[in-house]
Amino acid sequence: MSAVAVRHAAVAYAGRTVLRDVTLDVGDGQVVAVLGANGSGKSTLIRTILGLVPLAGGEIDLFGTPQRRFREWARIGYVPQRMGAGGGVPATVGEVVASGRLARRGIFRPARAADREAVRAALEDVGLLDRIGDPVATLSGGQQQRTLIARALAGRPDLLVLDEPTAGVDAASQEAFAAALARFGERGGTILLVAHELGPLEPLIDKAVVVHDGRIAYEGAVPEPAGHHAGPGHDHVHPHAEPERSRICVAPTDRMPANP
Ligand SMILES: Nc1ncnc2c1ncn2[C@@H]1O[C@H](COP(=O)(O)OP(=O)(O)OP(=O)(O)O)[C@@H](O)[C@H]1O
Repeated sequence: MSAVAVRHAAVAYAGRTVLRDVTLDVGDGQVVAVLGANGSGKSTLIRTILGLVPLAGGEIDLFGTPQRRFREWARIGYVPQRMGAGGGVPATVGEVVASGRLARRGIFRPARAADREAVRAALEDVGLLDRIGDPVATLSGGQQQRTLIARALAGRPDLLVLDEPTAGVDAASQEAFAAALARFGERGGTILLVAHELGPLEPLIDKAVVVHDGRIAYEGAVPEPAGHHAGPGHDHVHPHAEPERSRICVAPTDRMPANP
């Protein structure tokens, strides 16, 4: 069974089409990376899968159920792009991670030993158990990102969806991420992540999908990096001109047709 099956999806913002004819399958237990240049539609694709953006056409199934009838959202953990875990809120690392249990336990039932254990296990997974009582604001950016991954892991999801989890994150945190995701995968978890650069995540990836201008331009093994743009340290924050963009996208459509 597929954790996620997208068929001929189209998405528009205020009448402007940003995704067209997107077909994508994330098999149970697979690790799938969505790659592509800034503005190509990667975040829109995963936000549509999560039901945060409406479909203008096509269909999405989640764990075999049409998205509009899907209710088991606790099976999905989501780490949005660049969301600060601190944000001026004086919460501790443990409290932020415990909030990832709410969908599992219901807001009005006090935390049980199982909830506390899930929080500790998730923090252990990302290497931050020793910071459980510290205010999130005292953590580095990379550690805050790891806290958000731990929050998603604490809900014991079957599918983890991550939008650029390692963007702008220090090397130690990237390694800690990769290790946590590898363990999640070993436990049978499914991962769908958006990335500009895979870095230490690359060995985990079963399938890469390249989005270019709202379409799937490539699907297959992780493509070779194109020039310095795909190398480490290149922070993809600026929009690229069209010719350069197609180089970054590494869309070897001559090797494998997308969605044949
Ligand atoms: N809420 C929104 N309203 C209107 N347009 C949007 C909205 N979100 C994204 N867009 C537009 O849709 C297109 C795809 O954006 P999206 O964020 O999905 O791309 P992306 O590949 O994730 O880019 P990035 O790597 O910069 O996050 C872009 O042209 C963007 O400007």
